[in-house]
Amino acid sequence: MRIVTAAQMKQIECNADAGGLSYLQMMENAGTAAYQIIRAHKPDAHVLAIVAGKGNNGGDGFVIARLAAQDGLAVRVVLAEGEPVTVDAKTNFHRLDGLNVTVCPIEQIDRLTDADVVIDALYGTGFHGTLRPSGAKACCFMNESGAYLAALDLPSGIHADTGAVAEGAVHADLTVTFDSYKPLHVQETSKPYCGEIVLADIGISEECHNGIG
Ligand SMILES: NC(=O)C1=CN([C@@H]2O[C@H](COP(=O)(O)OP(=O)(O)OC[C@H]3O[C@@H](n4cnc5c(N)ncnc54)[C@H](O)[C@@H]3O)[C@@H](O)[C@H]2O)[C@@H](O)CC1
Ligand SMILES: [K+]
Repeated sequence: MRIVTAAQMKQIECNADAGGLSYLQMMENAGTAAYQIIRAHKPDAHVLAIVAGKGNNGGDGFVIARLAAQDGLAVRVVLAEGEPVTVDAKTNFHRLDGLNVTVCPIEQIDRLTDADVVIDALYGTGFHGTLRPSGAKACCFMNESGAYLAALDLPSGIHADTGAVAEGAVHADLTVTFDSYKPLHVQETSKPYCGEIVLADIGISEECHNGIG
């Protein structure tokens, strides 16, 4: 079982990129793998709500939104902190143009209703500190949705390296993590927030991990 810190994961991704697997392709692989795992867990789901932050965790969520829409599911993307800011997340956000996906800012809803599955694409390894009001509201909507709650990489509101759980953090049924486990997946404080943990291969070769983890 390989466990790496957020900084080590960045180095592994950097090695993979240098070896010809682009960051955009890693995001595509992460979203695709997570989508397949979530579908295998909830094959009867028809309505998907994806709560997206503005970083790359949100980008993984946009990949899932596209794949689900192409499969004919009803897909709603909720932007918790406005439009994405990272290059690859922006690319995947714009790939939703013309697809049957409803995109709405969180300010326009007062709760998450009617979804069979809610996907937490708010924060991944980039999160630290406490939840600010917008993040806290998004986590609260997810936790109170009553839907099956699947977190991408880790439940939002948890520090990947220390396992510190911010007040109001997401309490997931399933966590799909990418390439390697992170310390929070095994720490006593944070593990219970992950639900079932599934490790997804995102195409990074073994040699990219040499000397790490
Ligand atoms: N090549 C890559 O970089 C890949 C990244 N992947 C995904 O990208 C994630 C990491 O993405 P990012 O580094 O963009 O960051 P995140 O998407 O985890 O976080 C989003 C933003 O939240 C901000 N933030 C941190 N603490 C906050 C707080 N308390 N309140 C509000 N905002 C806060 C951070 O500055 C960051 O910009 C991974 O967990 C994984 O899901 C995957 O797509 C695989 C490939
Ligand atoms: K997440």
